[in-house]
Amino acid sequence: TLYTEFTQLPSTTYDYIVIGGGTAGSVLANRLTEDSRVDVLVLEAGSADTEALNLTVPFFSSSILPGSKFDWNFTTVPQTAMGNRTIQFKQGHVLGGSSSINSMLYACASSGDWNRLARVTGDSGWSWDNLIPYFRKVLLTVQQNEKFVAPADNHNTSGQYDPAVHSTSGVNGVSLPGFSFSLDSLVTEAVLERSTEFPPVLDYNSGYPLGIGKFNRWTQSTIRDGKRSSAATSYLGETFMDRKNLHVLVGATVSTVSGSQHHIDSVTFSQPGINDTNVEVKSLKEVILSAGTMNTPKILLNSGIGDANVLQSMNISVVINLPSVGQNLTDHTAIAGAWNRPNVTDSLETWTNNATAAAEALNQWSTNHTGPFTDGLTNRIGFLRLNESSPDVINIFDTYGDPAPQSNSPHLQLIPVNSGPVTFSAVNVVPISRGSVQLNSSDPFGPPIIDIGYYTSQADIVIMRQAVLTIIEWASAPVWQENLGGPIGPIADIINSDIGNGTDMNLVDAFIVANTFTINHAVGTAGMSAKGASYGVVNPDFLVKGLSGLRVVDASVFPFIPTSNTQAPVYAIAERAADIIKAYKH
Ligand SMILES: Cc1cc2nc3c(=O)[nH]c(=O)nc-3n(C[C@H](O)[C@H](O)[C@H](O)COP(=O)(O)OP(=O)(O)OC[C@H]3O[C@@H](n4cnc5c(N)ncnc54)[C@H](O)[C@@H]3O)c2cc1C
Repeated sequence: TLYTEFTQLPSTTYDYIVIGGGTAGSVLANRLTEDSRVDVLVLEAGSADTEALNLTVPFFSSSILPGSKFDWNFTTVPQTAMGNRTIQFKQGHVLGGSSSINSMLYACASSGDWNRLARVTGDSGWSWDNLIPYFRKVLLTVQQNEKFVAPADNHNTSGQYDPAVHSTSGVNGVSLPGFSFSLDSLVTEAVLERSTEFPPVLDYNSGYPLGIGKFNRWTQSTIRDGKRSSAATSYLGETFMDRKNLHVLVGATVSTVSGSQHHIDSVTFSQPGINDTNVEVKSLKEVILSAGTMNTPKILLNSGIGDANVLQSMNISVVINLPSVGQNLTDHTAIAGAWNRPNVTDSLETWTNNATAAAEALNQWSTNHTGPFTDGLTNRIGFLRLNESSPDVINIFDTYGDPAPQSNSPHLQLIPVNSGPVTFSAVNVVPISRGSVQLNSSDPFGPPIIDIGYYTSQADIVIMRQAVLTIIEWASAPVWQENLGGPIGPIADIINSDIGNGTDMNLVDAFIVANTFTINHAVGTAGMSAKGASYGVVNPDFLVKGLSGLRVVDASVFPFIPTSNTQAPVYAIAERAADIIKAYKH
């Protein structure tokens, strides 16, 4: 049942209280209420406006600009290693959380990512082999995330993905693209022309993602019947919302959790704009914090769970000293170059700059959910290794070891985007830099202080140099020479410079610092570590160290950032968390 005002709630006590109805929180709400004897209250700060066109039409995913009510609208502190630039970081502020506003790419990382998680947490349950079932059907007893469905255009997808690594019986719709743009076949040609550097791979969700697709409509996205499939429209879809034991209150912003003697059982929230009174609700079993990488540590710190010295200096009573809360903030960094494409008639600007064309496409989408508006950001992504013979890269490997978790894990993600008129982005998916989320001492309940820490490690500049070189190498394929005009903007200066003999790396570094952007994948601020470890915030079963009754389940628990887009990994950890919580003897 959905509620908009706390006075409508049937009770002040629930078995479980989930803070944040986002990607992870929605999974937990759904799975825990499968048992009709258990009741769950979800407190979500945003609205339930998940039918808004901006959230439903895949094409509009990139138009949710900062300033939207669906975004928390975070801005980082000036980044000292980036000439004091600030970064606007998005997080969903609506039911479904970031899964309601993200770019929908569905990628479950490499087997190496999960094996590393198992290694650092000492819990073999996190290994790839043990986690596969949470993505897809291998064991009938385990719940899965993915429901692989036909694309919007119903094209024949045989041979374009590996059915053996997908599930058709999960909850969350995933499909191949339902519309092909003329860029797609050029990308295919580039892959074939440059297959040594950019080798084709059948399916990047096999655990072995290295390579790039050679089929025109290839990326796998959380799109079902031409519409976004978010955690809200899937896990909190109508049939689940109708459950008598599921209570979802929107517009409810949680400030703190509390309890006594190291047991947490109370949650305090208010409804800004509706009722500013502080309301307290109680859990009989557990409070589950799923407020995302930026807000989860904020709630923990406000509740006295964090670095005791810092909390005391802010006059917050210490519940437990956990210095890792808010530390280890880790995000992928991206860089891009744009090229002209003479006479292109179907880049995204065809619709974003032409109201008539946009109205027609929207009309087609509204009529039968087909056409150009059924696709998200891109129809192709690639996962690549760094060039291990480059002296720069050898140096990084010598200093840090391989920054990727395993030799089958990527260092870079390549994303050709049909916009700009053509943009080639490359992402560092193995960042070494770390930042932090802290309370703002002058207003602890206001936005946290986010220092995203980009390039605090020089190694990330070096990795990004490789990202820039990869973009340039990719753009040198004959098909691009034949079909693209010149590079546009700052990347043109680099291409026209002397990077070939390594003398102009200062120019590349300046380009990186001035143009790095985020793709909003931050993790790590309530990191998972082995039971008994002297660092970390949660144990491998998501329980906050030293406390009972409180778990954290969201992107904040990843101690290392996955080497892929992060939503599928978040879905998988939430699915496993639900199993762990159900099996726990209270
Ligand atoms: C713009 C954007 C594009 C992205 N693109 C992709 C992509 O293409 N593919 C991909 O795999 N990943 C992508 N990601 C990342 C991915 O979506 C996230 O990593 C993932 O959804 C995070 O899940 P979560 O459960 O940790 O947090 P969220 O899904 O953000 O959920 C947190 C929820 O808690 C609520 N909340 C926060 N504070 C409070 C409070 N005090 N009280 C009550 N409720 C609160 C929030 O409103 C939100 O609903 C993108 C993210 C963004 C923002």
